[in-house]
Order: sequence, then C-alpha cells, then structure tokens
Amino acid sequence: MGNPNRCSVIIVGAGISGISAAKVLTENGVDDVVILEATDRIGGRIRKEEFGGVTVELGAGWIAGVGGKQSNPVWELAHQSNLRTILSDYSNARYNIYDHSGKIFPSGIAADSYKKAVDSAIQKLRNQESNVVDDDDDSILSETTPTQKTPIELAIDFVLHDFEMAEVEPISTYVDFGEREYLVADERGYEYLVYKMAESFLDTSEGKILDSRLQLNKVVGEIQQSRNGVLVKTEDGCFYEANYVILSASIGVLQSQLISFLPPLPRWKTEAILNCEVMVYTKIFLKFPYKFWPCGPDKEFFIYAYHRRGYYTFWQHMENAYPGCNILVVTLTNEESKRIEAQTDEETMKEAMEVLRNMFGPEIPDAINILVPRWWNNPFQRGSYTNYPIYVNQQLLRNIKAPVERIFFTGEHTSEKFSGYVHGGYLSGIETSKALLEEIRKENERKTEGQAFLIEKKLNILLYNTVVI
Ligand SMILES: Cc1cc2nc3c(=O)[nH]c(=O)nc-3n(C[C@H](O)[C@H](O)[C@H](O)COP(=O)(O)OP(=O)(O)OC[C@H]3O[C@@H](n4cnc5c(N)ncnc54)[C@H](O)[C@@H]3O)c2cc1C
Repeated sequence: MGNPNRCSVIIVGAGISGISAAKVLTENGVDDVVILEATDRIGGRIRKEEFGGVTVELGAGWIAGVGGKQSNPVWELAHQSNLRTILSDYSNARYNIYDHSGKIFPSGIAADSYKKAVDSAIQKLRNQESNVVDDDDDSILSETTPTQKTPIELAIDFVLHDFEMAEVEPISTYVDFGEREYLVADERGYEYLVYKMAESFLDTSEGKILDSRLQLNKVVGEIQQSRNGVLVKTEDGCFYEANYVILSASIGVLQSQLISFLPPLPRWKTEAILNCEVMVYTKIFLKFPYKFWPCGPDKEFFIYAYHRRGYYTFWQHMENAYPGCNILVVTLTNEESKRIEAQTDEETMKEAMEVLRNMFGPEIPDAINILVPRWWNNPFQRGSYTNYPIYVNQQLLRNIKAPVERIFFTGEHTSEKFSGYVHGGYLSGIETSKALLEEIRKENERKTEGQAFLIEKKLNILLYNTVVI
C-alpha cells in the first residue's frame, strides 16, 4: 500500500514565498503538493494583530518601492485586494529630533547633522566599493566624523543604517520599483494578500483554508534525501515522502539547526548559511488614553537623540493610519531588540515611558497597553530579515540559493535583488518553483531516455536471438 503522505513536492513554510511557490507549481500541473507550516496560520513574517482597537502589523508594515517605471508585484497584489495603504514620508523625521530635555533641534543643526551623516555613509560605501577598507573597518568613517558621536549624530546614524538603509546601496527595490513607501493600514492586515494568493489554488470556505494540502502546526524537524526522493519528518512523529522539497524557512531558522539534514548539507551550503547576517527589527506598540504628541502628516515620524545608540530612537504616531487610535510605535533593532525581548513587557513600558517623558514632559499619561513582538526568540523565525553585508559576495548569494540535490531553497534570503522585503519573498517563491519545474522536466526527459534505451536494448536482444534461431 502506498504512503498516503506521498506527493510530488513538499513545501516547508507557508509565508509569502512558500505560498507563491506552491501557486506556481499548481498552475503548472504539479498540484499534488503538501505545504507543511510550523504555526497555526499562513503568512509567516507578514502578521497582523488586534491592538488598541485597530489592526497593527507586527512584521512587514510597508510596501516598499512604489512609483517607479517598473511596478512592484506586491503593490499590484495590494491593488487587486483593495488593500488600504498610506504614503509614508520619512523626510519630515529629521525636523522632529528631540533631545533628552524635550527640545527640538533647530532645523539648521538637524539638517547639517543629517547631511554629515549621509555624506560619511556615502563615503564609507565608496571606499568599500573600491576595496580601500574592509567591510567592517570604521577608520574612514571616523576620519570624517568625530570618534565620539554626539546624541544627534548617533540618532541619525541609527535612522540611516538600521531603519532607512539597512542594506546594500544602491537599493534595487527603490531603483527598480520607485522610491515611495506605503504603510498598510487595513483591518484585514497585510497578510490578506497571502490569503488571497492561497485562495487561488487551495480550497477555502468563509475565509478559512480547508484544503488538506495545507497542513498547519507541522514543525519539520528532519529532511532525508536519497537518489530517488525525500523523506520529511515532523516533530509530531508524522512523515511525508516526495520527489522534491522546497524549503522556505528563514536564514535564522536554518542557522538555528531546528531542521536536521540527512545526509548533512555540504560545507559550501552551511558556510553560506552561517555567513548571513540576520537583522532583528522590533516595532513596539504603545496605546495611550489620549494624544500628547504633535500630530499632522509632517509630524508622523520623530526621533529621540540620546547618548546610547538605538535606545528608543525612532518613533511613529499612527494617527495618519488610524485617526483617533492614540497609538505610538517605537522601533528597536539588533542588540536592543534582543535586550528587550529578554525582559518583561512592564520593564519595556517603563523604559519607553521614561523616554517619552524626556521628550514630552512629566505630565503625559502612562500607556495603557503595550505590544512587544519577539522575532528573535520565535523558533520559527529567529530574526526579522536578512541583512547582507554591504557589497555582498555574489558567491555567497548563489550558495544560499542553490539547491542541494532534491532540496530547493526559497524565501526572502534567496532573493538576489530584493532580500529582506515582502516582494523579495514573493518573487523568490516564483523563481524557485520555475527552477524546480525545469528540474522536473529534465528528470522526466532522463527517465524517458532511460526507458527508450532499455526498450531498444531489449529489442536488440530479441532481434539477435531471433536471427540466431
Ligand atoms: C518586524 C519586521 C518588519 C518588516 N518590515 C517589512 C516592511 O515594512 N516591508 C517589507 O517589504 N518587508 C518587511 N519585512 C520583511 C518581510 O516580512 C519578509 O521578507 C517576508 O515576509 C519573508 O517571507 P518568507 O516567505 O521568505 O519567510 P517567512 O514569512 O518567514 O515564511 C517562512 C515560514 O516557514 C515556517 N517555518 C519555519 N521553520 C519551519 C519548520 N521547521 N517547519 C515548518 N514550517 C517552518 C514559518 O513559520 C513561516 O511561516 C519585515 C519583517 C519583520 C519581521
């Protein structure tokens, strides 16, 4: 009797890359696929939650790269789903920089510091481009800026590197798709796009996916492969057989060794995985009984200049997205993210309130609720997105993406041009499936040739025997 869990392709992960990969396969005649997802939902790092009476985005919030000559495919999906979005204008942030006594820096000083930080960042990039310095050598930067940075310089440095330009320049997303960014502000959430995509090839009813090809709460723990196929084991003791696997788990998950491989992955692959830098990016949401911050579109983003880099630096009010919601968002990254993930939400709220009181005075009300996502400690994410080093080594990217026999890799981290973004995940799923379809075609061709060869051989023997008789 055949294994009921046997199919052509197993897809590990139901984030945007896994779902777009499955869609392409089914549209091309490979519809006996199984998607194994560790959590109880699809969407992965695109994730909404109800907070303070509105829908907030814990993961991806913006459709980045809009308004250029080429259309961003995620922007098109947003249009098809009629997703509500709001244009974000970060340029106003530089005129809303507060010091720790609540004074706003005069626009001249802020503009000068901004220009200085941008110039030094560009200089550093140029030097790295011409290989004058090592990737992590700060000597050039320190030649053009004082070794001891002032709070405003630290704040701008954080915004430029950890918020605005957390990746290789020139940023393909903005070059290819345009410079605008739209914040998703829709009660159905950004994840509605992923659901709509899934709905086009999986059976659904009343907003729920009922198709048995999507299996939720299935944590893949082991992938075995042989010459003829793959065997995937989940932590609940089930196993699934297929001809191929598409693995969309994030680079953080691959680094964590949640999934073991038999035989082990080759060294070129494990080295590439380990060499990838994972960015932790945390949006903390705070709900207040009333507004005490300046409002208006040009006040949407504001910055706290402090002597500790990245300490509750970048703020956003959500009035443009949801008027009257009284919610502030502060973004922390990397070590600061890891630090607050390890402490209680009450401690984080206390720290955030102290910073807000420094900016807006002691009279402001306490927050009535806080939401702290924990992307770093999430075993199925282990970080927010890939942050390839500046002037990334092309071989590293190729190795991250390259299949290992029957295991094909996908996800934002495999996107050469758009790693780190939703559209990177979406396009990588399509690209990986196309590569797999080509491999399936070649394998079928090889089998047909093999069979033809065998038939020919048998015919020859038959003919020879007949002649001899
Ligand atoms: C805080 C934050 C902010 C962001 N902001 C933006 C933004 O504004 N704009 C933008 O474009 N992008 C943003 N991103 C990045 C964007 O969300 C991702 O690039 C994209 O969603 C990644 O999709 P993916 O399919 O590659 O991975 P994922 O969405 O991570 O999908 C992988 C899936 O695999 C599952 N999985 C993992 N391990 C296993 C296992 N062992 N077994 C079974 N299933 C497993 C996971 O549960 C997950 O569902 C942000 C991300 C974060 C976290």
